[in-house]
Amino acid sequence: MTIIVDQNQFENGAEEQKPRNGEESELVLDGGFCIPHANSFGHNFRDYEVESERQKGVENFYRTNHNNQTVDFVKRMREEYEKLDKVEMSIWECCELLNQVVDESDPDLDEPQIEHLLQTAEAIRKDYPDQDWLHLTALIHDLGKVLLHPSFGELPQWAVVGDTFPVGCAFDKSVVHNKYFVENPDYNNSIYNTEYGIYSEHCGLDNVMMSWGHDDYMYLVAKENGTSLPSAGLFIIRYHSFYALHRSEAYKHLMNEEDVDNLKWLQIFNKYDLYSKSNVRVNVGNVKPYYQSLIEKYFPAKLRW
Ligand SMILES: O[C@H]1[C@H](O)[C@@H](O)[C@H](O)[C@@H](O)[C@H]1O
Ligand SMILES: [Fe+2]
Ligand SMILES: [Fe+2]
Repeated sequence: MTIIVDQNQFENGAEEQKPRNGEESELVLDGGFCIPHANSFGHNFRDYEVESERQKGVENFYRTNHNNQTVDFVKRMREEYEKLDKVEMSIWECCELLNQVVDESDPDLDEPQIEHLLQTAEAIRKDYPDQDWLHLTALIHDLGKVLLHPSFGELPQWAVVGDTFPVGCAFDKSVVHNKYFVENPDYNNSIYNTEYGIYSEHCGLDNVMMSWGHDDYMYLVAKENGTSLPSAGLFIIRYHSFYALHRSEAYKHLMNEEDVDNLKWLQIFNKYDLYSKSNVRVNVGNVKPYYQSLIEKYFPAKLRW
C-alpha cells in the first residue's frame, strides 16, 4: 500500500505510525521519497523506549553523554579541535575512513557509515536534482564521526555521536533520555540552568554552544577549509543532530532570522537522513565520479582536519 502525504501531515505524525506485521507499507513524500514504516530491525524509527538489546546500549550511551557534556567540556573540545592539526586528507578519503567506525547511539542503523552517507545523498538527489550543494551536504554530514578514529584522539562515543543540545542553558525535556541530565554538573549551576542561561533572546545559534560531537566538528572543518557550500548547507551539517530544535521546536527563542530560514532546509534534509537508513546498499563505484565532481566544486583537494 502506498499513501501519499503532504509535508505538514508528515511532520506531525508519519514517524508515529506503528509498523504493521507482515504488511509492506510506505509513505511517499511530495518529492517522491518513500518513508518506510519500520526501520531494518522492525521497530519505529527513533523509538528510544522499545525493549531490545540494542536499545540498552543506546540508553547507556545517552546516560554517559548527558552526564559529561558540560560547558567546560565543550570549551575544551572546541579549543583542541579548532587547531585542525590532526590529519590532512581529502573529503573522499574521509568517507572511506569512516567505514571503520561504529555509531553506538543509533537505534535505526548498524550498516557501515559510508552506506548511510550514500543512501542519504542519493535519496535527496532524486527529489532535489538541481540542488547539487544539498547532495554534497548529505554526503559529508556525518564525516565528523572520524573523531572516533585513533588519529583524531579516539574520542569516546558520548563525545562524538547521538543527538545534540545546547549547553549553558536549561536542558529541554524533549531531549532523548532527558532524565539523565540530573547527573550533569551544570544541572544545578544557577548560571547555566535557566531558560536563557548565558544566552539572550534571539542571539542566534552561532552564539550558542552545542554539546560537542560530529556536527560541530564537521562544520568547523568545512568552514575553516574555505568551503563554498551555502549557509544552509553549513547549517544542516552543524545542527542535523539537534532534534530538540528541528523536530520538537524547543530552543526557538535562541534563533535569529537567518537560523529560521536555514531551519527549513534542515527539516527537509532530516527526512532523508533518518528514513533512508536501510540495508539496501548503494553501488559506490557507480556514484563516486558524480560525488567527486561535487567535492572538487565545493572543497579544496586536501583539507586540514
Ligand atoms: O544516533 C544518531 C546518529 O549518531 C546520527 O549521526 C545523529 O546525527 C543523530 O542525531 C543520532 O540520533
Ligand atoms: Fe549525524
Ligand atoms: Fe546521518
